[in-house]
Amino acid sequence: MNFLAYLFQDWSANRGNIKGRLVLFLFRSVQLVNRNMLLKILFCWHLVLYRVFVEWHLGIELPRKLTAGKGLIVYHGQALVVNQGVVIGENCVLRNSVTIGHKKLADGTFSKCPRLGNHVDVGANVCIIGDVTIGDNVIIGAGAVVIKDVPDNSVAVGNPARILEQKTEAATRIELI
Ligand SMILES: CC(C)(COP(=O)(O)OP(=O)(O)OC[C@H]1O[C@@H](n2cnc3c(N)ncnc32)[C@H](O)[C@@H]1OP(=O)(O)O)[C@@H](O)C(=O)NCCC(=O)NCCS
Ligand SMILES: CC(=O)OC[C@H](N)C(=O)O
Repeated sequence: MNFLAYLFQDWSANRGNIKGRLVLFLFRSVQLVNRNMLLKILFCWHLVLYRVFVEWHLGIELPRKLTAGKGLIVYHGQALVVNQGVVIGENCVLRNSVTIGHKKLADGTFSKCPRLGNHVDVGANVCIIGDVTIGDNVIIGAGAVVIKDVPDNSVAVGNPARILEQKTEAATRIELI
């Protein structure tokens, strides 16, 4: 992927969503800077500006070390917190007041972080916590607290999240559009 394609890999997915486009352009730019020590030194001011503007001012914590596939959509861009150890697949949606991260274990260490597959649509006010795997083509309903794995092609809702239904891959993808 060339330089420009890397920076704009989420652009078309966020059509009509100017805030999402801006945030994701900035996120990809700090990911790019993070790849190389020389870039980090030259663009340390940019990393600081990203922290101050996107994380502190907008309240969107998408760390530069986060692994996130192309076509990421951020709707509404408020109170979004994602741990840098999280892995997000391609064409996923994150909404307002979503938290994705690890949990503290009884021995004081931290669990692994969640892994989201491709085409995962995360509703508003969702928490996904701990060493969990979310499959491909999944919808997580608004307000869900996900602490266990969610299989491919399914809809999960509630606290703790339960599998509402499993669908065909095609049916889940149509709902995501
Ligand atoms: C999960 C979701 C996709 C399901 O939509 P749906 O397929 O139309 O589901 P229905 O409304 O037919 O409800 C089916 C069942 O799931 C339950 N349910 C639906 N959404 C739920 C939710 N978010 N939390 C808990 N239960 C939920 C319903 O109570 C119903 O239960 P029942 O069968 O026991 O009566 C949708 O409700 C949702 O939460 N989408 C998130 C969208 C979002 O975050 N929007 C905010 C924009 S900022
Ligand atoms: C709050 C709301 O309805 O937002 C709509 C938006 N398209 C979304 O799915 O997030």
